[in-house]
Amino acid sequence: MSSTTPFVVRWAIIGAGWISEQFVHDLAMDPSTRDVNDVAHAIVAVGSRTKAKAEAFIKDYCPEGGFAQKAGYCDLPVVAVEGYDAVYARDDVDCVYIGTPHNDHYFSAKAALEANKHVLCEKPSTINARQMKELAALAEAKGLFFMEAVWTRFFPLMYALQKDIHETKVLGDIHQVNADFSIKGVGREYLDEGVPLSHRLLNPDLAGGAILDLGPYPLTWGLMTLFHHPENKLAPPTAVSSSMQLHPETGVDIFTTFVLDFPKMTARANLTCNLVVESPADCTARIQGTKGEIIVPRPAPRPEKYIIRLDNGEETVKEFPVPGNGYHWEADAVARCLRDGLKECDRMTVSESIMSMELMDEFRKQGGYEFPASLAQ
Ligand SMILES: NC(=O)C1=CN([C@@H]2O[C@H](COP(=O)(O)OP(=O)(O)OC[C@H]3O[C@@H](n4cnc5c(N)ncnc54)[C@H](OP(=O)(O)O)[C@@H]3O)[C@@H](O)[C@H]2O)C=CC1
Ligand SMILES: O=C1OC[C@@H](O)[C@H](O)[C@H]1O
Repeated sequence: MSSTTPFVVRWAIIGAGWISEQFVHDLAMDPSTRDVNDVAHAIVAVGSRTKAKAEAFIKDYCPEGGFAQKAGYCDLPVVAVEGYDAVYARDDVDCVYIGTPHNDHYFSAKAALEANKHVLCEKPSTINARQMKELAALAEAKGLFFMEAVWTRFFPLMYALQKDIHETKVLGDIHQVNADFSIKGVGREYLDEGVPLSHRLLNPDLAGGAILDLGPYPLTWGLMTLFHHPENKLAPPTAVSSSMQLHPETGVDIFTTFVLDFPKMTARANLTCNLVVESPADCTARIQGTKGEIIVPRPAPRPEKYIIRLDNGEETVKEFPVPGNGYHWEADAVARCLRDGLKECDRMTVSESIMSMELMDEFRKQGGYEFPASLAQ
């Protein structure tokens, strides 16, 4: 093929659920629709606990595999596989995408790494820091790539916003970041309608709750703006404090607010998530500096614009339309890392996933959210 042939990643998908459906949609998109030509994605296997479910998933969402197969860059078909272990055992898989509930991430990621597969694992990477540290050590020992799939970090919007506040310094010195990602998951009317407490959001056996499910997004806004600020020099937040309200029946957190201090900049992140009421539509994140503020409208995971409002009255709206679902940018980043032989991605490092899990462990400790004894850890 010509020198413009893209580098192809052969993906396997673990868990035929909602997020896997969203992810494969984007792997099947033509990368040139987002101005990408150097990498392309193949989907070679979908693993489910039930073979019929994997077959139906492929038929409905990725019958031709990924773009690489459609374009002739990969001649493998996409196959339905019963059981996750049978996927890890395949020789034709480069990287495994794990789209299972939180409680399973550690076990699936560990099995995939032990079978010498690179891993992109949905957020949160694990349910506690100890598990994440184990995965980090295993990936390192095996020389394999591991990344937590915090997709928002890879949006062009996030790069542009960081440039504005970290390099151009449009806001002057930054002192405060507020971010909220909340969804109406367990409001009164939902409970009255009998939304099952067994759902992964509410189920303690699946490590449900707001902090593990939604918390990664306000945390992302806090970390990408303050932790990654050049003046912070990647110093972990100090004086971490949090408050939780727990679900009366299942004990998972339904409201969590946490505060991270970054004293090198005299800056603070006030971050929140809940499963009861929606975040405000017009502002999911607000970054305040000495010259003005940036407002990011909802939703926190998939932002499409931000507004720079300066104290001198100037206002600028920056728009970043998202082609497809928006998961392709993280997939492209993984592909480039694999192409370049990197074991982690500098946009979402393994050590930052460990730090995130340490923070979440602390929030759960402060808020009294204890995992049930039945939850394997
Ligand atoms: N990045 C993002 O934007 C989003 C990320 N997520 C993350 O993705 C993960 C999955 O969420 P989502 O897709 O909404 O969940 P779903 O319940 O829709 O899918 C999860 C899949 O995991 C498999 N699974 C394995 N063990 C279990 C179990 N004990 N109970 C239920 N399912 C199990 C099932 O696949 P099978 O039966 O085929 O084996 C199931 O379909 C979570 O970690 C969540 O945090 C979720 C939504 C958005
Ligand atoms: O990552 C997520 O983003 C969207 C939410 O609705 C979902 O529960 C969560 O897992």
